[in-house]
Amino acid sequence: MVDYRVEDQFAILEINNPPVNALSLHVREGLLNGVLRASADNNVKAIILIGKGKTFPSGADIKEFSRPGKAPWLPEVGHTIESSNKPVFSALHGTALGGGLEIALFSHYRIAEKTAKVGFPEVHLGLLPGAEGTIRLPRLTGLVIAMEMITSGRQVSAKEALKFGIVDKVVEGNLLKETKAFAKSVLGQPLEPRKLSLCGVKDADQVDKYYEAALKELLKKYRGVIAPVSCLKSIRGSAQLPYKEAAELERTLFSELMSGAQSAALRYSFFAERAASRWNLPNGASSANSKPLTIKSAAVIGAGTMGSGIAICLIRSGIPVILVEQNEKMLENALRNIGYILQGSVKLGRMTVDQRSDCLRILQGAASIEKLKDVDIVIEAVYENLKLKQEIFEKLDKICKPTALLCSNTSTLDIDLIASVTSKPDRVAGTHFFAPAYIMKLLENIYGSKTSPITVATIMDLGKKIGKISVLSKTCDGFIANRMNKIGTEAAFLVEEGALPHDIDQVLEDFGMPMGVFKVSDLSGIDIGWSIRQEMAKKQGITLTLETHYVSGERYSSLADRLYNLGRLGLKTGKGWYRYNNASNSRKPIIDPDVTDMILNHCEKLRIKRRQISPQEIIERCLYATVNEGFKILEEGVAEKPEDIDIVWQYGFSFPRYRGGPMFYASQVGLKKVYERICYYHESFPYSKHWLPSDLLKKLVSHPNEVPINLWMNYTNSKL
Ligand SMILES: CC(C)(COP(=O)(O)OP(=O)(O)OC[C@H]1O[C@@H](n2cnc3c(N)ncnc32)[C@H](O)[C@@H]1OP(=O)(O)O)[C@@H](O)C(=O)NCCC(=O)NCCSC(=O)CC(=O)CCCCCCCCCCCCC(=O)O
Ligand SMILES: NC(=O)C1=CN([C@@H]2O[C@H](COP(=O)(O)OP(=O)(O)OC[C@H]3O[C@@H](n4cnc5c(N)ncnc54)[C@H](O)[C@@H]3O)[C@@H](O)[C@H]2O)C=CC1
Repeated sequence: MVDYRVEDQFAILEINNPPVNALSLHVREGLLNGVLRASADNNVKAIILIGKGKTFPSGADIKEFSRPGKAPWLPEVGHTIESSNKPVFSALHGTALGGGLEIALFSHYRIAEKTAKVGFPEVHLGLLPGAEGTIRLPRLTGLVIAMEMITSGRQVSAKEALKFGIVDKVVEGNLLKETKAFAKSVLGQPLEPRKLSLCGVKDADQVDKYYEAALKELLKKYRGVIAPVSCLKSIRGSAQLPYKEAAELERTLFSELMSGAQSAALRYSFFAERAASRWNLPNGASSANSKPLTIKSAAVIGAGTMGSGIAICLIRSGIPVILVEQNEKMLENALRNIGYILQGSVKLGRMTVDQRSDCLRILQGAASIEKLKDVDIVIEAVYENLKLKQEIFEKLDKICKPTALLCSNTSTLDIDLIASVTSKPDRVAGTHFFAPAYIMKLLENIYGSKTSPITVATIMDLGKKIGKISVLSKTCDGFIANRMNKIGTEAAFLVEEGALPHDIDQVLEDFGMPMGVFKVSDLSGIDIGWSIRQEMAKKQGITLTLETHYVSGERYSSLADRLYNLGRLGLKTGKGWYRYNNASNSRKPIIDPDVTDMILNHCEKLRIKRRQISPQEIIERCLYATVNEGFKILEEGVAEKPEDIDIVWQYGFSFPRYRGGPMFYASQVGLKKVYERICYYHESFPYSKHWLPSDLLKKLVSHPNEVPINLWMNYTNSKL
C-alpha cells in the first residue's frame, strides 16, 4: 500500500490505496516502515511522500473508525516523519484532507500541485483533526485562519494554502520532478526550524479574544452541533498549552467526539449519501449497468412556485429551458420573477452578473406546449391534479420526439397512472423537487412499473449534474418523502389533544429541525395541503367538512381546513398557524391568540378533552409514526435501503444530519424500544393506520438474524 523506491538519492514513498489513498492500517504501517528505512539508508538524502492516482491521502480511513483500531496510529507515524534525520517533503495533489494534511504538516516541507486542495473536513464527520492538526495548523497560519478552516471544514486551493503559509511552493507540471527540484534547493538547511512541534503559535497572546468571537459565531451557526466547539477548544489549547499537553487535550476531545452519537450519525451520513446514489431496480438493472442519456435541452410546464424553481436549477447548470405557462401574462410574470430570484443570488454573491445573464439567455418562454418537439426532457409542474396532468402527458406524447423523457414533479400522484396515457411509459418518470427548488438539494426520482433503466439512469444523472442529491423511489402514493412524513398529521392530532402549535414547533426545533412543522406549513401555504386533502376526498367520493373527524375509518383533523376557510393561508396572507407583520415585511412568526381560540373552539365542538402533552410524547408521536412508515416503505421496496430514506429526510426536510435521519435515529434509540412505543400508540390510537406496526420492524426486533443486514449497522454502534 506504500511503494518504496529510491531515485536520485530520494526515497519515494508512494501511497497506493485507491480510491482516495485513505490512511488505513497498512498505509500507516507502510509509511512508518518506509520513513524508518529511508532514515537508516545512507544512499538516501531526502524522503518524498506522494500519492498514486488521483490524490494525496484524503484522510484517515473512515470505515476503520467503527471498528477497534490498531497501532501504529497516525500521530505515531507523524512523529516518526518529523523526527527523521532526513528532510521529508510531502508532494500534494488532488485533495490532501484530514489525516492526509496532518501527515503533510508533520513533514518538513510541503509542495502543492496547482490544482490541489487542502483542508480539514473532520468537523463534517463530527470530529476534529485528531492527529495534531489542531495544534500544528495554527503554528503555520495563525489562529484566525486555523479556527476558520478547522471549524468550517472548508477546502482551500493551493494558491490560498500558499498565502496562508500551509504550503511552501505551488508547482505546475510533473509533481514529483518539481518536488525533487525544490528539495535540491533546500537540502542541507537545518531541519529544526521546520519542525512544527518546536514552533510556537505567533498570535497566541490573542487567543481568548479570537476564541470568544469564533464561539459566538459557531453557537449561532451550528445550533446543537458539538464538534465545531470541540475544534475551537483544541485550537485554544494549541495556543495556551505546551505542545505535548495541547496534543493530549486534542486526543481527549477527539476521543469524546469519536465515541459520541453525533459523530456516529455523521459518519453514517457520509456513506449513506454515497450509497443513495447507487440504485437497483427489481428487474436487475442498476446504476452499475445502466447508462444515462445526455440531456442537452429541457422544457418545464407550469411556471408556478415549483416550475420556476426547477427552470432555475436547469439554466444555472447550462441546460437551455423552454418554460411553458397557460398564457402570455402568466409567462411574463414568471420570467420576471425568475429574473428577481437570480438577482437575489447575485446580491448574495452566489453568482456573478454575467452568470445571471448567461442563465437568462438560455431561458425561453412559451404559452403553448407545441414548441416542445425537440427537447430531450420535459418536467411538468402544473397543479396537483391527475386529470390535468394526464391531459398534458397525452399531448406531450404526440408532440415530443420519441426519445424525450416525460417527467412529472408531482408530489403524490401515481407515476403509472400518468404514464398510462402515453404510448411510451418506459420514458415516463417522476422528478420530485422540493421547495424552494433552486435551494433544496434533494431530487426524489420516481420510477413506475414500466419506467426503463435508461430513463432512471438519466434522471439520476441529471440530478447530479444540476447539483442535487438524487434518491430513487418506487411509485406509490406520496413516494418516500411525503408518504412517510407523518409529522404534520401527528402534530395536528397533538394540537387537538392539548399541545399548541408553538409548543410542538419548539420541541422539533430543539430536536434539531431548522423549523417547526407549523412554521413550515405557513411558509409553503396552508392551501397546498388543503388541495391535496380535497383531491384525496374526491378520489374517495367524500366531502370534507369542518366537523370531519374520521375519513374512511381513519382519524382526521380539520384544524388546517379551518385555517383555510378563514383565509389564513400562511405567510403569503400574513396569517396562518402564526401571525406575521406584513407591514414590516417580516417573516417572523408571532404566536396568535386567535389561533389558540380557534383550536379550543374546535376541541369543544368535537368534545375532545385536552391534556398536558410532554416534549417526549411530541418527539415520539411525530418521529416514531414516521419511522414505522419508513419500515413499511422498505418492506414494500418503495425505498431500496434505509440510507435512501435518511438522505431524503436530510436533504428534503432538513432533518439534522447529526442525527443521521429518522431510520438511523431509530436505530440509535434502539429498534426494540421504538417498536414497543409504536405498539403502545397503536393501542392508544387504533384509528390511525400509521401506528399499525410494520411487519419488517417486528421481524427485525424479534428475529434479527432472519432479516438481511441493514447497511447502517455496518458503520455504527447502533443497537436493536
Ligand atoms: C476525498 C473526496 C473529496 C473525493 O470525492 P469524490 O471524488 O467525489 O469521491 P467520493 O465518491 O466522495 O469517494 C470515493 C469513494 O471513496 C470513499 N472514501 C472517501 N474518503 C474516504 C475516507 N476518508 N475513508 C474511507 N473511504 C473514503 C467514499 O466512501 C467512496 O466510496 P463509496 O462509499 O464506496 O462510494 C471525498 O470522498 C471526501 O470528502 N472524503 C472524505 C474526506 C474526509 O472526511 N477526510 C477526513 C477523514 S477523518 C480524518 O482524517 C481523521 C483525522 O485526522 C484524525 C485521525 C486521528 C487518529 C488519532 C487516533 C489516536 C487514537 C489512539 C487511540 C488509542 C486507542 C487504544 O489505545 O486502543
Ligand atoms: N409547492 C410545493 O411545495 C411543492 C409542489 N410540488 C408539486 O409541483 C406541482 C406544482 O406545484 P406548485 O408549483 O406549488 O403549484 P403552483 O400553483 O404554484 O403552480 C402551478 C402552475 O402551473 C400552471 N399551469 C396550470 N395548468 C397549466 C397548463 N395547462 N399549461 C401550463 N401551465 C399550467 C399554473 O398557471 C401555475 O402557474 C404540483 O404537482 C405539486 O404537487 C412538488 C413539490 C413541492
